[in-house]
Amino acid sequence: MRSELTIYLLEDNSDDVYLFKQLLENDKAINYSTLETDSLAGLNKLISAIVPDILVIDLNISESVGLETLIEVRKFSLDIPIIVLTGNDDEIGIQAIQLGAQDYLIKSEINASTLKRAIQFARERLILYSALGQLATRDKLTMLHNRAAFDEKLEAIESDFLRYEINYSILLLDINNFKPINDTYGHLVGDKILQHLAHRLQMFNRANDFVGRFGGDEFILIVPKVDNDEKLQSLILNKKKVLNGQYAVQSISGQILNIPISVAIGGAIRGVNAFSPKELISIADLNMYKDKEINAQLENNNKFTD
Ligand SMILES: Nc1nc2c(ncn2[C@@H]2O[C@H](COP(=O)(O)OP(=O)(O)OP(=O)(O)O)[C@@H](O)[C@H]2O)c(=O)[nH]1
Repeated sequence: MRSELTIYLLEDNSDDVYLFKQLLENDKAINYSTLETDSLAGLNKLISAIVPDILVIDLNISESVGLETLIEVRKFSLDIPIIVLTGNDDEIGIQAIQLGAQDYLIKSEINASTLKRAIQFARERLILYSALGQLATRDKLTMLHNRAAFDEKLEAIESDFLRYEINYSILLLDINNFKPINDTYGHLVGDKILQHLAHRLQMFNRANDFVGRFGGDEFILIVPKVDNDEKLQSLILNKKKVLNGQYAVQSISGQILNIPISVAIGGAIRGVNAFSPKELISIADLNMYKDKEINAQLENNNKFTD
């Protein structure tokens, strides 16, 4: 027997509604039942009657444009997974996830398989996040592994190193100038930045890497098999590429803020430049602070050249 899945679609373009429904027709495993509406009030009314399994919303409808649409929808649909449809822009999609959507799809790239996969992924993601919140080894704010989980993982990977000589590295990351963000926008905005950064770390992470929150605005990664400095430096550069940039956050008054974030990262390799787990952490920490100094210096120079 096919399972049932109810989708509410917020879309004011009738051609797109038609296409959307076509893509979900005649699935062997799931019977998708889609109800469409072209307004926020209409969507609110549908949800008040029956809560759907998933919401798919076009960010640009006649009464509301861009991320504002998502923010309005989130006001009356907190526990429902949301997929947003965007024009041609990954950046808006990523910002939508930061503002609480579970996934996004670029309209021109939608086909039956990407759509069905996004629906499944968005549902699983919401369930997983609720479940993770219950675990003692998770940091409650970011859902990353916490310090206790880090200690356990380090012990395990160290014992592999001693037995099989498999090198591993750790990276320590710290947000540059995080305190002024808390001071300027408030702690809640600071919390959201920490959550978004954690999310980016998770998204661009290899399956075997360990990602944890070390405390405050510090994060830690354990990366197996990175065994020379060249690999380590290239890893650090890649992490900076995905972590540095604008973070979209909703302020307490509901305004969307775009806050520039950069991180300092320090790494160390067990067996190459660190000869115990303790030394590994302290060298990574030292390198992180060196990186912070370089960042501060660069910022200073930029101020003078601006
Ligand atoms: N919002 C929020 N803030 C936190 C949390 N944990 C720690 N902080 C704040 O994070 C800030 C960390 O600041 P520091 O690491 O001292 O300094 P910084 O401003 O990042 O400056 P540099 O590290 O030198 O770049 C402090 O203001 C803490 O209050 C948290 O869970 N939520």
